[in-house]
Amino acid sequence: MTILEKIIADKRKEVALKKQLIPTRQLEQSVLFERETRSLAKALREGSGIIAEHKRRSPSKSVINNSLSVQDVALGYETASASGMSVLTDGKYFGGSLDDLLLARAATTFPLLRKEFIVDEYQILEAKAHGADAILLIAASLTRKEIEDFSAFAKALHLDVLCESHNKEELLKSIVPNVDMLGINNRNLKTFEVSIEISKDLVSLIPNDFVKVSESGISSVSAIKELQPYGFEGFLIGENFMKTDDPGASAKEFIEQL
Ligand SMILES: O=P(O)(O)OC[C@@H](O)[C@@H](O)c1c[nH]c2ccccc12
Repeated sequence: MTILEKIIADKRKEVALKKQLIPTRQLEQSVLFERETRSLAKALREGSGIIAEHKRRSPSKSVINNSLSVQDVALGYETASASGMSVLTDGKYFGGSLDDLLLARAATTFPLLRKEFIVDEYQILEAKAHGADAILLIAASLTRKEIEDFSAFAKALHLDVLCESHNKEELLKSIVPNVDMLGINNRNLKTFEVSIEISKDLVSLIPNDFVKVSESGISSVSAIKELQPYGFEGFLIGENFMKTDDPGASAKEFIEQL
């Protein structure tokens, strides 16, 4: 079993339990359900293109940073002119939570992406109820039908959809009308190997009406400069900022060089 399969198996159990405890109607009654969302795809096209991530730990790196408050990180990223923020909400493998999303929302107004292993529409309602503007779908663990259904469900809630893939087969499966952004994950979620060459190799398969996003393993401004001519307009960066004492200040310094 790969780590991704293990995460997904755990996630299915977690969602089944949560569904019993918090009914969807309770999520729909949340104050944030009424909030007007902001488009992450549009923000990427109009701004710096950086999606800065809050990530305490990961299966590949163990602890990255455990001593910061998510509100401070969120405000720092917004002040740095990141186009949006990715908030990891998985607890078991990434040390995140839906409370992190809620606190990031309370601290900022820029677009927030719920970074989660989505296996059920219920999690999309949770995203909306906790202040997200966009959701992530991971093609490696979804069928084309699920990508179609989940993205249509998200759109109906006015949430943008970033669908990520790591190879040709996953990418072709992700080209569905309700997806706004197609992400290429430079990290193989099965082996953790990272290379930005993956982004360059796959980008030509992405039709023009999708915002192209390169994800993971980006640690220098020169990597961005290398990727931009290939048509990438979004760049998802986590560890490079989170490993420092002040991720917001690191993001600011980075974005000023773009
Ligand atoms: O920390 P990095 O290498 O900059 O990567 C950020 C982000 O791309 C990565 O956390 C990520 C991309 N897709 C994911 C799916 C699940 C969990 C995490 C991820």
